[in-house]
Amino acid sequence: MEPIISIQNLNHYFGQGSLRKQVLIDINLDIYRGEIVILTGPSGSGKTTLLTLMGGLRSAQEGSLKILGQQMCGANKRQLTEIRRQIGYIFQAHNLMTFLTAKQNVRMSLELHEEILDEDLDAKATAILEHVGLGDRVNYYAENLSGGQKQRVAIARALVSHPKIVLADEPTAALDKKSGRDVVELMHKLAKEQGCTILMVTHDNRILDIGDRIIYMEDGHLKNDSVDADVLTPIN
Ligand SMILES: Nc1ncnc2c1ncn2[C@@H]1O[C@H](COP(=O)(O)OP(=O)(O)OP(=O)(O)O)[C@@H](O)[C@H]1O
Repeated sequence: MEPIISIQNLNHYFGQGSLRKQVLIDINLDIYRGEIVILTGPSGSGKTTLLTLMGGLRSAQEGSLKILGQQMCGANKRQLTEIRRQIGYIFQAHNLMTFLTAKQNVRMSLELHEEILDEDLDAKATAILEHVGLGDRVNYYAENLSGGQKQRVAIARALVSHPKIVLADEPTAALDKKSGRDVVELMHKLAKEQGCTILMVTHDNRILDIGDRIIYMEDGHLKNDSVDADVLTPIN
């Protein structure tokens, strides 16, 4: 099976001149369709940098990073945009438009896909909101939803167009324990139904069991892949 993301000898640097600092060091990683991959490790170890590179949110500098067959080292803006259209994003702060309703927020993401513009986008948005348990909140403004409900809308928005890859950066950070658990279980369920790959950065040890694979990073190195959650060093 072809990996959906394939990384070889990837290095990444921030800053210029004497301030130049290497934050990813010789990363090698293959990720396959349908996997739920959790990136964990201490603060500053490079998790978010790697996640944003794998999501086409920043340009790759050195080595090889292929997303859905497209080489991202040296990719131009058009190629980056094309890759981003095929990825769903879920962030810690849900990033909903608070002055739009739940349905309008989900619909906006569908409107980015020209090939479905003649379909009933309102019906599609409503259906996925029902699927995430928000059938009675479809026409609520996002500002009137709870934290967990907003994150469910964010999940619906990320998954409604059936992306092959979903990136989630600390999706439970702003949620209480129960809402956090509900949210990741929902992501897990939808991802398995749709066969999409989820890449998730988290400090939340309580959700590590959701992952098919746990990748542990330290000081820019990928230290461990698929280790058992129980033997991980404590996460800050
Ligand atoms: N835009 C930037 N400019 C300069 N340095 C950066 C930038 N973004 C991140 N860094 C540095 O790169 C290193 C890795 O950061 P990164 O955010 O990837 O780590 P992380 O493991 O996700 O941390 P956290 O768990 O705290 O979010 C850190 O030393 C950080 O200070």
